[in-house]
Amino acid sequence: MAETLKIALAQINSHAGAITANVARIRAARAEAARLGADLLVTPEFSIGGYPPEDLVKKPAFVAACAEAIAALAAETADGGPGVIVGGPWQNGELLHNAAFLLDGGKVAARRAKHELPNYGVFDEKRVFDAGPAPGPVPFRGFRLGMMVCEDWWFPAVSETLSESGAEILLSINGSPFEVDKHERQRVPLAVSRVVETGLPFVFLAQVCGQDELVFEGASFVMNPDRGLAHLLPMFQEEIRLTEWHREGERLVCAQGAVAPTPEPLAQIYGAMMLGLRDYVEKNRFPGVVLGLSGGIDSAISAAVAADALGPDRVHAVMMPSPYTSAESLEDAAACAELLGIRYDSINIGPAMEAFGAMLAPAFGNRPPDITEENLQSRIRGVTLMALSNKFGEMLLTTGNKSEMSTGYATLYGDMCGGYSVLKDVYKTTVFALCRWRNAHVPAGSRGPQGAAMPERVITKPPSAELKPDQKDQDSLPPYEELDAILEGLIEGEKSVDALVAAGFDRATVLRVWKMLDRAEYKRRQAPPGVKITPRAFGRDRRYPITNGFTALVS
Ligand SMILES: Nc1ncnc2c1ncn2[C@@H]1O[C@H](COP(=O)(O)OP(=O)(O)OC[C@H]2O[C@@H]([n+]3cccc(C(=O)O)c3)[C@H](O)[C@@H]2O)[C@@H](O)[C@H]1O
Ligand SMILES: Nc1ncnc2c1ncn2[C@@H]1O[C@H](COP(=O)(O)OP(=O)(O)OP(=O)(O)O)[C@@H](O)[C@H]1O
Ligand SMILES: NC(=O)CC[C@H](N)C(=O)O
Repeated sequence: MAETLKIALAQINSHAGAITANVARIRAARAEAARLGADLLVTPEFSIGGYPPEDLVKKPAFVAACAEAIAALAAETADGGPGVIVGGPWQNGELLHNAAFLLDGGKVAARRAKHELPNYGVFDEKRVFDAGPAPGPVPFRGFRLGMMVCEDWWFPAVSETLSESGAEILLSINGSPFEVDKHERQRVPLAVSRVVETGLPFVFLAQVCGQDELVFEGASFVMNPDRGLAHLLPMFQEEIRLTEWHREGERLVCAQGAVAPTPEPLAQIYGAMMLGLRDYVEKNRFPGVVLGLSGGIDSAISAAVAADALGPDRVHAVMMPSPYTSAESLEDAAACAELLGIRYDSINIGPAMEAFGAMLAPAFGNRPPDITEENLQSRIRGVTLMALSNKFGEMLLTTGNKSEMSTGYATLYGDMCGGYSVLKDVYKTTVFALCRWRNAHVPAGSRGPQGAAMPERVITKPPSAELKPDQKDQDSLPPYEELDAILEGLIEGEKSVDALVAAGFDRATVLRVWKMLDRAEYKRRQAPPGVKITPRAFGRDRRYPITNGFTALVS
């Protein structure tokens, strides 16, 4: 009976649809695993096709290309080097599974289909995959491996079946999207449950990448049968980690390895925004990003994330003053660009405002100026930024935060123009905290400035859209502390008006916020994608009808 086993954990970046690049990454990881003396390399869920593949798996050509890639990698294991666990589609007659494949000795030695298909929140796996039976263990070089695919370990059934049928280790390959504190809040307590229920050690192997709205932060770990954490890999970084296992009596135990520190919540959010933006820009082959830099806090932190994620030379900031732009805003935008070391241009929108005024005057007749003229300024900026994006190929980074996306406090086809957002799931109160955090810390993996990112005044002055004289956000919205707490209750908590009033909020304010939230659904459907940070992001995580008769008054 074999006594020791070396398993290399490949916490790697995958790219949905890019099978050739994914296979190359797995091949390089296997070479590294061989160098480390590993018997087995484990790669994340759907590592061949990139997770989540969504409707790509409805394309027979994609499924066939994944199968070919798996067969080619399997053939390479004839070299006697490490076996490999990969994830990909398994066309099993009429059924299509999301599966784990063990490749060893030149062939596919075993396959196990995902049993629990997640179909809530951002997941729609029942739409594209068929569930497999609860799996039994897989023999590998004298050991019995309990291969599981992500959701399989979120419920007791699969690990119970595996332990009852003789598995010695629960080996889970994952595509588990980031939410703040998910590691501490959800994954560790769940792992403790599985380990206590089965008495088996547990391996959580995660991918680390951005894929459209989702970020996968890594933080792979190994938990021993005594519930001790033997390994914890860092967040937001690729790593190939060797884990060394030996038998202690009947049990397999992992030797103690490195446990990476868990970043504080603000550092996690910032890291997720960086990884989400970097992978979106790079995998979609943009040379960089362009954004409007107003001297305000949202565009300042968006520019900082972009400079940290991409490097300052790939970020282009444009100040677009109007007659309402204050001297403070001009100074703050310039100072911000200077601190970040990014390209900074100024384009005056005054002439376009005059031209639109003159063009529309005959149609508008004697109607007094109102929000129409305010929105025109925002739209002129949007058109200007899109022109720069078209001319130079830079993607427009849009800057709206979750408080604005919730209340519709943004102009459609104006400041909502853009390809991607880093603040879409970040409430304004968190934006303030992130700015203070960024000015005091340099994020891990930053390609940006090694000091502060914005002048202090950007954080301390009252937010204003500067679309008319002396305008302040708080003239039209409740104070952000109150607004965000109500929004969190309505969105993340799905609370009723009565529950929020019982929690101490003013009824009229709650009703007003509910109304704004409902009314802005049409805007959110047209908004660019952005990084998921909270347990309930806008987009597929929260699907409300636009035409919706369930109003605050009938709650
Ligand atoms: N259900 C629905 N389905 C489809 N379309 C719908 C609709 N309801 C209204 N609409 C249309 O939407 C239009 C109104 O939307 P829109 O044109 O965007 O304009 P609107 O929402 O009326 O105004 C923009 C708001 O954003 C604020 N803002 C603007 C710019 C920057 C900032 C900031 O500081 O971040 C804030 C501004 O102060 C104002 O409160 C209407 O013309 C209407 O036709
Ligand atoms: N004068 C300006 N120059 C350049 N861009 C601008 C200007 N005003 C607004 N924008 C762009 O439009 C976005 C929305 O801006 P606005 O100032 O209206 O509200 P905001 O949500 O408080 O944003 P910020 O805090 O960045 O000012 C800004 O983040 C910025 O990208
Ligand atoms: N890919 C999956 O099966 C992920 C589902 C799981 N509950 C998670 O969020 O981590």
